[in-house]
Formats: sequence, structure tokens, C-alpha cells
Amino acid sequence: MIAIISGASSGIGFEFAKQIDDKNYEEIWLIARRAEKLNHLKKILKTRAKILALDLCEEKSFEIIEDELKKTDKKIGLLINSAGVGINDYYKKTSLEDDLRTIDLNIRALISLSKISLKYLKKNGIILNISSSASFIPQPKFAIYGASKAFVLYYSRAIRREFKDIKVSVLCPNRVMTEFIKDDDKKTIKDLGNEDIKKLVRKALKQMGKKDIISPHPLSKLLLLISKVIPHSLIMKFEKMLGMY
Ligand SMILES: NC(=O)C1=CN([C@@H]2O[C@H](COP(=O)(O)OP(=O)(O)OC[C@H]3O[C@@H](n4cnc5c(N)ncnc54)[C@H](OP(=O)(O)O)[C@@H]3O)[C@@H](O)[C@H]2O)C=CC1
Ligand SMILES: CC(=O)[C@H](N)C(=O)O
Repeated sequence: MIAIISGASSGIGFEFAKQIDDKNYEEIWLIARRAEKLNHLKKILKTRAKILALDLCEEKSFEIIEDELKKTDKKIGLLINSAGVGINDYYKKTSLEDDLRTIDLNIRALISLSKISLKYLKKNGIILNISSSASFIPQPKFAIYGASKAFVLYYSRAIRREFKDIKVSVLCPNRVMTEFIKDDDKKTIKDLGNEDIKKLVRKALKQMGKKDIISPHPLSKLLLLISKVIPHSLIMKFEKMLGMY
């Protein structure tokens, strides 16, 4: 049985790889562009790792992954779609190229990897998609990213209900200090909701498959609740007053 992690070269994907190291997978497949970071991770892991240094914004990467899956006799026990990008800025300031890249990675790559994996997932295998607390309400000054994560949330919840033999969960972290967070983003009110990456991943591994939405941070939980009971227009107005956009 193998585990596949996209976005394994840093941040949340990297932490997942470390924490599943003792979970009896025969192999962990590590996907991201930076081969040197993946090689470093491979050296740390006790489990045999396969490095797939690929750009998931390129179609041919998925052919390569599928070829590898065809070659192995092992089934997938766990697929973690963690690769993701996002630019925290006003829509008029981001380039179209970056906007489309966000969609390509956060949406197209995630559904491509999931679709390819379906045939190779073992009975009761798990797909864990990484969305975000930014998926709960529209995100002025983070519009494309927030919308891409709303896609991941809705898509994951929907397909979970279609499958009998595959478990799908969606993780919605609040804010995690990884390479994702740029220096300019660091000092905001969002700092109040910073997650401990180890704790986040530990909880996700415990709840994946069993729970539909996994949102361990108390602020994430609160935001999810608020997003269900208070009109989004009012929440965004409040965020404006707090200077969040
Ligand atoms: N950090 C945060 O506050 C939060 C993050 N998230 C989500 O968690 C996920 C992981 O983010 P995080 O770990 O924080 O960020 P990082 O920037 O640390 O990790 C992103 C990962 O995606 C990979 N990646 C980026 N572009 C590509 C590409 N074109 N092809 C293949 N891999 C790519 C990167 O590897 P490489 O550069 O080597 O290709 C890296 O491994 C993302 O989906 C993010 O949206 C959700 C909520 C909060
Ligand atoms: C980067 C994230 O996804 C985070 N939840 C945020 O909204 O800052």
C-alpha cells in the first residue's frame, strides 16, 4: 500500500510525509517541483520514498504519474492533495498568469490527481484534500485563492457522498507559517489564528476518512459556524472595518 503526497517539498505536505512515516505504508510518493527538497525529505524518511519532481501545472506530469501507477502492483491507501498556491492581494494587482496558475494548481491538478488515483485506490482508501478556512466566505484581497479553496471544499464534500469504498475528507487549516505566507502577510490580525503545523497534521491524520470537514483550529471552527448563520455580506463588512482588505 502506498501514500501519495502532492506539495511534499515544504510546509503542510512535508509535515504529512514525516508524520505518516510510521504508519506502515510500503512507499510514500512525494510530488513537487523542487527535487532537492524532496531528496532531503527522502533521506529523513524511514519508509521507502519515490520522488516525482513534477510541475503539476503541466498536463504531461499526470501522464508520468499514471505511468508510475500502472507499473506498480501496490494500491494507494492515501492520497493527500496539498500542493497549492495563492496570492494575497487585490484582484486588479495580481497578474492573469498568476490567477490562472492558482486555478491550475489548486483546482485542475487536485482533480486530475484524484481522478487518476481512483482506479488504484484500495478499498476504503482515503483522499485528503487541503482546502482552507478561506473557503468558508468570499475573500476580498484573496479572491482567486479563496474561490479555488471553496471549489475544493464543495467538490470534496460532494464526491465523498458518491463513493462507498473511498473516503474523502477536506482539511481547512486556518493559518500556518509556511513558505506560503509571505513577509508582507505576516503582521495581520490573522496572526491570532496561527496553527501549530504538527498539531494540525496530527489531528488531520486522526480524523481523515471519518470526518467530512476537518477544521481543527478554534477560530476556523468559529468562522465555519459564523459563515452558516450570518450573511456573508455582513461578515465581509466587519472584515473591512478590521482593515483586512
Ligand atoms: N499556510 C497556510 O496558512 C495555509 C495553507 N493552506 C493550503 O495548504 C496547502 C499547502 O500549503 P503550505 O504547505 O502552507 O505551502 P507551501 O508553500 O509550504 O507548500 C506548497 C507546496 O506546493 C508545491 N507546489 C507549488 N507549485 C507547484 C507546482 N506547480 N507543481 C507541483 N507542486 C507545486 C510546493 O513545492 P515546489 O515549490 O517544490 O513545487 C510545495 O511543496 C496549500 O494547498 C495551501 O493552500 C490552507 C490553509 C492555510
Ligand atoms: C492561506 C490560508 O489559506 C489561510 N487560511 C488564510 O486565509 O490566510
